[in-house]
Amino acid sequence: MFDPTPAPAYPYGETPEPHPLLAPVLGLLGSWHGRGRGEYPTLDGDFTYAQEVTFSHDGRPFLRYEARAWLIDADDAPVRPAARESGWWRIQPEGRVEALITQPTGIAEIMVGAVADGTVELATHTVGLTPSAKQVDATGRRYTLTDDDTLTFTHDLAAVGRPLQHHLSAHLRRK
Ligand code: HEM
Repeated sequence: MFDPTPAPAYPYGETPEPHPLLAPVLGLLGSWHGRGRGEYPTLDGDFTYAQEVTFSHDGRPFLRYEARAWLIDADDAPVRPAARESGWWRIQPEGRVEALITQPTGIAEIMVGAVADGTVELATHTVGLTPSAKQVDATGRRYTLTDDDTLTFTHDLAAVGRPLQHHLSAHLRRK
């Protein structure tokens, strides 16, 4: 079913210790897998999806972020690939976060936010769109570590003329 690309081996010897600025996001490091539900008023009904998310580091003060999703049916069987995205979360002093996230649908998001008490909240700073991309005006994301092995995710979307509202919610477990 899902064939995750392995994280590349660290090429300079032993994997380094995480940078001290990563302290508030250490709990995110690793791979996560789970399922979620999505909706949007322009779509015919809601949908269920599975998702794999990986956060890694190379000793510098940013996370490498990679996520892929696929739609599933009522028996959890894969239906077709859905969203993919990858990017970088730059962790700043006092838990501020600057994220750059790109999607193959022609959308490049620059987001700003903060991490506190196991929750990362990100809101749109800028959205870049390729000429054929759907109109996306803003998004909001919240990632919450509810315990060491559980990550919940919500995603709000302002797109195709609609105001910011719920698009996705997911519940992921550490792989
Ligand atoms: C787990 C991640 C996601 C999943 C599973 C997902 C799923 C979907 C699905 C199933 C649709 C209906 C069209 C289709 O069948 O392809 C859709 C539409 C859309 N999604 Fe998502 N999505 C995800 C993430 C995102 C993100 C990160 C953005 C924007 C930054 C986004 C923006 C949109 C837009 C603009 C539409 C089109 C709405 C319309 O034209 O009516 N989605 N999404």
